[in-house]
Amino acid sequence: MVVNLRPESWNVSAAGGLPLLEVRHVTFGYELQPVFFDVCLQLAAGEMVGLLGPNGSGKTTLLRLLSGVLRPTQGEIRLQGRELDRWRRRELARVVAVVPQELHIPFDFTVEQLVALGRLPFVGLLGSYGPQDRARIEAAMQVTGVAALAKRPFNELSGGERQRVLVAMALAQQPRLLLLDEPTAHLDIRYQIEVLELVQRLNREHGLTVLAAMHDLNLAARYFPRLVLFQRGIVADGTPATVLEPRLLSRVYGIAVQVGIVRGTAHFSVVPPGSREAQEAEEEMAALEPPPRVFVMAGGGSGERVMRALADWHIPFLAGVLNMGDSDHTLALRLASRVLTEQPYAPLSQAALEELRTALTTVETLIICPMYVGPGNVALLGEALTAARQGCRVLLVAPETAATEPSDMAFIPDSESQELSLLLARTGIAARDYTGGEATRLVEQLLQAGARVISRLTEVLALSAA
Ligand SMILES: Nc1ncnc2c1ncn2[C@@H]1O[C@H](COP(=O)(O)OP(=O)(O)OP(=O)(O)O)[C@@H](O)[C@H]1O
Repeated sequence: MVVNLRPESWNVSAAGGLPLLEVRHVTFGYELQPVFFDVCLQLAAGEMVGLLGPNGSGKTTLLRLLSGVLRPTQGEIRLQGRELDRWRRRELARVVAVVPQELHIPFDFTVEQLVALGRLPFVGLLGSYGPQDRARIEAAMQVTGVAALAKRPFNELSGGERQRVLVAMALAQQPRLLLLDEPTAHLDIRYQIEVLELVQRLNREHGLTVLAAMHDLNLAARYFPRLVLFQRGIVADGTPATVLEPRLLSRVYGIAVQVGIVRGTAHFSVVPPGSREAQEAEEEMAALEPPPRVFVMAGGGSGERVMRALADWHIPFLAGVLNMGDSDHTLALRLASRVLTEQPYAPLSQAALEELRTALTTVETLIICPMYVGPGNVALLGEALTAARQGCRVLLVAPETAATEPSDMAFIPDSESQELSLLLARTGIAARDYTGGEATRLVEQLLQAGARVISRLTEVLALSAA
């Protein structure tokens, strides 16, 4: 029998040149817990993409959104150009299949019965399996190497065998897009490789589009030509060589990572903190660029222009304290030398503030972007004030930094208090102060301590580079 698992309606032109899957500005949160904000991603038909990220970074959540189990709070997901919401469940199941990390089966299903369940979108609950359906089920078991286990109860199989049965079940759906959630979790190295070889073969020979959440960086580099690094948002997206950049990984995973080449192939080794190798790795990294003399405080996207400009000008900087999931955090992970991080949507902890205090003693310039200030982050301004009083140059970036000075500069104040009021107005803090006035008072004190209000991005850069 010829094993044909090519999707039934497979036709690249059917999508009219559109990406197979498109995530457009998707924001999502569970009831009380926002997870990510404004995620954009495209998958072309036939791609094989690895989704990387630390525990809790939102990989499973993203996969559940893509499979239609969850719905975005904002934004939209399009499959073959059509919004996911407009797909009927059965119809969707013929195009997208999901392989979960594990599946708890309460009944004694045999392997064959379970794989047949994958065929349900084609036959319906009361429908009967025709010869073509049976052939598909058989083909799915053949290609995953579980045909010999057909009559065995699923619950009695080893982890590796079970994982392959779950892939077979997904393949019986004849999907175009296969979403795998850590397909190699719980597997020993032999089964890890077997499962990934299988997925790679399905991708290469059957044109299956694959998106798989992966924890093992080495395996990800080996099997996936494109990697997406996720940390409550997309931090990096590209080839393994660009995404698996040691300093980027170290920032995202919070641990020293070394990348080496063995016999012409890139390999990755994660080094535990405190070890001699980790220390050497950190020293090597530190030697690669001068220590940053600039610190950026931002949040909610207010730091984007400044951080991008600093990076373009090759001015190394530290950033923080930023909550995971904040778009400025995602960007800082990509661009900053080091990012001081707080848990998602949590107020700043004492530990984070102490880290900030220490970091501020190492820099010469502190740039405060026009961020919203609430009870959760107002302590940043308190630390900025301490730094200013200790001689750190503080730049308060005015909102909507313009190419020219605002016209109100033509007004010449006739007293110190008038000048202070004018400067305070230029910071625009009153409109962003959600602390009942505390933030405004702190900004006023910063101005009294010598902080400058900067309206032009070029001036921020010139002062940072000085
Ligand atoms: N059903 C849920 N209700 C509320 N919060 C949830 C739910 N599922 C996940 N979360 C939270 O959402 C965040 C992202 O979780 P998610 O499982 O998507 O991450 P992940 O990257 O897949 O993690 P891991 O690598 O550990 O599997 C976590 O903080 C998690 O606690």
